[in-house]
Amino acid sequence: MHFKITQLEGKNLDLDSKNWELAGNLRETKGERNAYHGALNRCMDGRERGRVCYEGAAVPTRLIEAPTDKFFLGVDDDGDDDDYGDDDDNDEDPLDLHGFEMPSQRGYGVREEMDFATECTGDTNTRLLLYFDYRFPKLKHRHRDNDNRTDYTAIEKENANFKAYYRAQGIISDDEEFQKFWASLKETLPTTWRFTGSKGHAVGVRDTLLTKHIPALTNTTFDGAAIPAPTPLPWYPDQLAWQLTVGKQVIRRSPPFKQLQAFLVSETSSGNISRQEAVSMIPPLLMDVESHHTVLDMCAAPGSKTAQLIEAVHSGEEDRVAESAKRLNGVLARLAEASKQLDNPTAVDNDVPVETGEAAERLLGRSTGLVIANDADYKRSHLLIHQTKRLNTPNFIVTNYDATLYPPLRLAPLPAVDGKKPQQQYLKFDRVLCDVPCSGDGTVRKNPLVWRDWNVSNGNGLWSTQARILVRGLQLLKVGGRLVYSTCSLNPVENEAVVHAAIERCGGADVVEVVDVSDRLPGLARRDGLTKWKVMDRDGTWFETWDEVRDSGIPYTDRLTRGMFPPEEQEGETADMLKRAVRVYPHLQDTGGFFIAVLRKKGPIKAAPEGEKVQTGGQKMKGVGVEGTDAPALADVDTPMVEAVPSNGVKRALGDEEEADPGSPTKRQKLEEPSPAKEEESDNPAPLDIPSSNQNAAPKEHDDPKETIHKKPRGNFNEEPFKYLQPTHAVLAAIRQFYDVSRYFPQENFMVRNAEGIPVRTIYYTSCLARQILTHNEGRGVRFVHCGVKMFNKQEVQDPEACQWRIQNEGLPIIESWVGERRVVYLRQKETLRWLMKELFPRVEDCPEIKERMESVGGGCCVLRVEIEGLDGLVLPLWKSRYTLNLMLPKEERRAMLLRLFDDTEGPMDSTKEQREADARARKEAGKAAEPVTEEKEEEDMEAKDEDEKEDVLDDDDEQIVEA
Ligand SMILES: C[S@@+](CC[C@H](N)C(=O)[O-])C[C@H]1O[C@@H](n2cnc3c(N)ncnc32)[C@H](O)[C@@H]1O
Repeated sequence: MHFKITQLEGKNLDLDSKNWELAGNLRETKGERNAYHGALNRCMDGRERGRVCYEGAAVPTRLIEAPTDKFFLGVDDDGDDDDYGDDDDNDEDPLDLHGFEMPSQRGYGVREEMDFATECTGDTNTRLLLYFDYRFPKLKHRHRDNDNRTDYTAIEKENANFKAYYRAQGIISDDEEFQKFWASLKETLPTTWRFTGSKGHAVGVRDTLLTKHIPALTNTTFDGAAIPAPTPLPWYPDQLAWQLTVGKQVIRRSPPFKQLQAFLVSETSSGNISRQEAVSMIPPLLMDVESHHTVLDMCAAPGSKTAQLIEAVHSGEEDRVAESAKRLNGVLARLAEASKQLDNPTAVDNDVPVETGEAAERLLGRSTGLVIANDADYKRSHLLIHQTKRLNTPNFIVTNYDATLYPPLRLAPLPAVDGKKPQQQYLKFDRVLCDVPCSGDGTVRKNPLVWRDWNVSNGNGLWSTQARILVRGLQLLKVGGRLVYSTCSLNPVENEAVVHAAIERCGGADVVEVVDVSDRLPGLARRDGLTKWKVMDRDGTWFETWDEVRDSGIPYTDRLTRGMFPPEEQEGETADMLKRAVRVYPHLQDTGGFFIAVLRKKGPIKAAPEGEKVQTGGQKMKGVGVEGTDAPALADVDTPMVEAVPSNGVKRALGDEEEADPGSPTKRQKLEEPSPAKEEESDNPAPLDIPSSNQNAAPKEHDDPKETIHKKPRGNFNEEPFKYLQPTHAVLAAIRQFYDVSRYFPQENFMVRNAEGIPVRTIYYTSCLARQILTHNEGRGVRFVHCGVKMFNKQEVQDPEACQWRIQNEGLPIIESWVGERRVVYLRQKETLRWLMKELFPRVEDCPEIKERMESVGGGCCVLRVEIEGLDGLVLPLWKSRYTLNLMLPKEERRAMLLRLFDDTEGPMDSTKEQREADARARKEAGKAAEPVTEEKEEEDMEAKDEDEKEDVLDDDDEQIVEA
């Protein structure tokens, strides 16, 4: 994706994509795979004119002019589900955006140019949003200015095949209930959201809803009818997930609902609230993630479940860290005291040893676990960064692989024993989430396109990928670990059939079991998994068993395969286990449809090899044959696998620790070619067959181990390397010294993103395990997309005593407890906080409460600790220039806090801007005439520098906002 503004205010510019950031609201467009609808935004200054030039593979649909930051959410009314309560178009609504169509050229390698103008004047918060549809040339949005868009309301909510399919499948056997189920698919889906972030933070924001909005919304009427207030989802812990059933008409006209909406919009844009379908919140809750767990989210984008997994890894961390900080800072205080009184060595004896690695993290109370979020689509993998940005987690890595071929990731080798070579260790996961690509027919309530486009091939065609992803997930899981398989499809072929096939392939119920979760999430209405279903070919023919397919002799082309069928009679145990899966239907509690199966790995997997097996009607079909053959199994052992090329012509999929070339995410041994050996087995049905994508491949007699399938990864891969800094690095030493960072804080986890390993602008912080993985896989071409929290940013600074590296807002929660008192400022009055939030550059003298402290603290970055009842634990980065202060927060966050804490709907202001600009102009003028240096001039120069520093801070702050 490459956007350029080539002209601004008539001046030619060449601002590259750095000035544009994907807005945080990118999400999948309904029902269409590999598609999302999103926005780029950039802060604009007042009225601006220009020409935007678009180059890239995405398809811009229109340019939007948005008058205020409110539009940061970047939503419109044209069928998307991003806004809070959508039932119609309305110009007054702040979420309504005006836009117009870009020229209609579509496809790849597109280059478009068009003029734009922002409409409002004098508003520094104006954003220009450029909407685009990605990889979705078919999607057109309904808009009042253009009838060339899909009118979602015009899509008829009927599809005879869709209905007939599910009626025949008997997913709901009772006729009356089926009618209810079917009717519910046509109803508007309630708006649901989750309070996100650390528990303390999420609870704080939730309490604003509970104490401020809910009382005002209770017993509200509209046109004489009672309007329901939002309600918490009964099964979601701690009232952190809510639903709202009220439409926009009402929201618009009812003042308390309007206020609720402003709250939701503001907290969403600052990342404290995440819009998420209720049913999509279930899988992470059933994973039982703990703070030391390694978690793999195999198909993660756009990342709503990833965010939940990260929250789970950090659960309890705030309390643990607070406890440790109290203890360890107490130790340091005693040591300092003891060193003053050399005749009292007892405090030194009580010293806690400084630890390194995970021991250091544990000492500090930090979580040692890790979430790796993966997506096969490179661009979508970047959505994961944005979705999780506000969680500021160092325990997080994003990768970009086809999950069916997820590579083994190296850990530090075990030390050499008895002169033997060190033994290579590979990462295994305590928890795996396979939220696989699916037909998505359970999302029909929010995605009307399902009514139009549903067909049986959608589900059948995905079975193979789904089964492969699940098998790979099970291989990567530790013995004793838990894996959740989920889809937003109602189709047993994509659900129970995949689970059944994967379990069989991995060795059956003795090795992998479906966990009974019927006692979990009380309050969640659900149905059991199915044990019987049928399979329909794309021509509409139903088959009850695989034998029927084989016997029919019809040349099926729809890739029906053995694994799609239900367990046979002799597989009673597996069938019983399938009942333990969870099916959520829309009519049960007014949600979307969802399927979840929780699996536990009981023993090492010897996964059956994939291969080709059966012929019907003269046409080859794919399958796997292992029973009764000497086909090699895929070992699932904790030691590295020895490469075993089978002798019977069947090649195998990647084993757990098989060292594929990780730089080629889809490179693999060829599995598809049938071999004579396999064909002989055709009368001896295998427990599972996973068809290949290459059904009609010509048979080959011999394996060629070098043969690989080179599927192009989706999207180019272009990431800077991750280089860790030595703890002794001069920059780190200076930072430690300036902030008096506790000796207990890990020193070896600071990282930069350039090949030279030089701290140029940003220093990141990662967890120990993340460091271990990044360093031990360096040079292997592993497709790491993201890791690390911005901890320090380089900053122009005039005070020679000040550190050039300021603590970033993102990193502050990680380091704040370990910053020495000399850089800490305490704030106890609400008015001081309000003023610091309201004014972008308040003068020190206008903050009487902290004036004295600020004057003594010296220039540069400080840690502002808020000690106000109800806001305990709030810690903010504060920049001290010569005369002014600057709370270094993204504007969105300021705005949300001003609204939440002070009912301020106006947002922050920059009352010094005009003066600064005038001063800058005057300085420029003055600079033309060479003046003798006087004391007065020196003072002026200092002020000018102060202004430059301020601009620098502002620029950076804006950058943060854009990134937010
Ligand atoms: C249902 S969505 C995942 C939604 C996500 N778990 C969430 O909660 O936000 C499926 C994702 O799988 C990705 N995907 C499709 N095929 C894949 C594959 N073979 N390996 C990994 N990811 C894949 C798609 O790009 C898509 O982002």
